[in-house]
Amino acid sequence: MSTINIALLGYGTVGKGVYEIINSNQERFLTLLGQNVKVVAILVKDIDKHIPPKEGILLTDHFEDIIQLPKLDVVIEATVGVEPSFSHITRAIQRRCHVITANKEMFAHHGQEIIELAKTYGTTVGFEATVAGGIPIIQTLNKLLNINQVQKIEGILNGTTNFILTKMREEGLSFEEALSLAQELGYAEADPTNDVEGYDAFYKMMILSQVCFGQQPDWKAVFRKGITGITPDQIKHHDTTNLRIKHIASITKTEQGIEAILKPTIVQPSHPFYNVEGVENAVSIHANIVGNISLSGPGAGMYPTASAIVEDLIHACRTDVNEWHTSAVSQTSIV
Ligand SMILES: NC(=O)C1=CN([C@@H]2O[C@H](COP(=O)(O)OP(=O)(O)OC[C@H]3O[C@@H](n4cnc5c(N)ncnc54)[C@H](OP(=O)(O)O)[C@@H]3O)[C@@H](O)[C@H]2O)C=CC1
Ligand SMILES: N[C@@H](CC=O)C(=O)O
Repeated sequence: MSTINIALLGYGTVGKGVYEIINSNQERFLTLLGQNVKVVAILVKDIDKHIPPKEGILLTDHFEDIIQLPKLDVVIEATVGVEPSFSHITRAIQRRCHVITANKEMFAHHGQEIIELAKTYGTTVGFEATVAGGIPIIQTLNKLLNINQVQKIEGILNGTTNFILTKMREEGLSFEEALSLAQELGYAEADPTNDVEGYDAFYKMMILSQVCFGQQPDWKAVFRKGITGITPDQIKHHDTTNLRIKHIASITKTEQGIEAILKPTIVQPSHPFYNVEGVENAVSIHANIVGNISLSGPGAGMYPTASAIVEDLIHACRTDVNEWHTSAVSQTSIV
């Protein structure tokens, strides 16, 4: 029986979750794919911090060791920042590997190029984990809404900020205490400024815009406001009148182009995001035929994110390459 050989780039919160899910679901992979699935190599930045999780797995801080492996089928990327991750993904596609990424910053910058390159080399690109953690929003948009045209998409797209706002309101934690808890739980970015100032949600908005509308707005024209200016007194004051502050992203297709806004917003109990609490995210899709669809679920953390990645892995391995790819490309082509 053949084996699907996987390289894992990054062995932090997400990488470890992916390894664990793959390792503990071998029988399920066999049922679903009729093949064994094996992590054969792991790339890290600082090799002294790590030991290989199992004998026989190559642990390295040199990407060349990985890309030169004699048999490599899938590269899963869960590292940080635009480079060297974009170069690694490019090399992996050129080696005709399927690629899957959780790295929204890199994908917001280069997603379209990656998809085009993968088309040339006949491989697939999975990026479900780049937006809203464990919520299957990318597959929903790419695969399940074809006749519909999406007009607007709104969401709580960052788990850390929603977690901080919830903890400040429910438990009276300070901003710093709530952030440090989010870091301990593996929700926050390596540099949490990305979360609290809204850069992380901004990248997710750009990816959603590309998927829904085939283009991104001019980045400089996007209004982005984080949650650092919100005081405990403001949260308390709104709570006394049953109002909550949520960090809401909104992306709308207009006749003038794409309008994107990210800001803290005061919501009433009747608002669909009022009860989206803690690390949960939510996405509301407004489409011309079906109307409104809302999805919610865990927006960050080891297992929800790894779940999205491993679901992409299953798709990459079992779906006919051309069929899967045509769908992704047609939805994401740059106008
Ligand atoms: N945490 C979450 O809930 C989610 C995270 N993501 C995204 O997934 C990615 C990983 O996140 P997370 O696991 O939390 O981050 P961590 O900081 O926990 O882990 C990052 C891993 O990447 C490795 N790494 C960083 N830079 C390099 C490099 N230049 N070369 C090789 N390896 C490198 C690190 O190596 P070393 O250990 O040696 O330092 C580490 O193993 C990020 O892009 C993040 O935005 C997406 C959805 C949710
Ligand atoms: N830091 C991010 C992780 C998931 O994308 C978040 O908190 O949402």
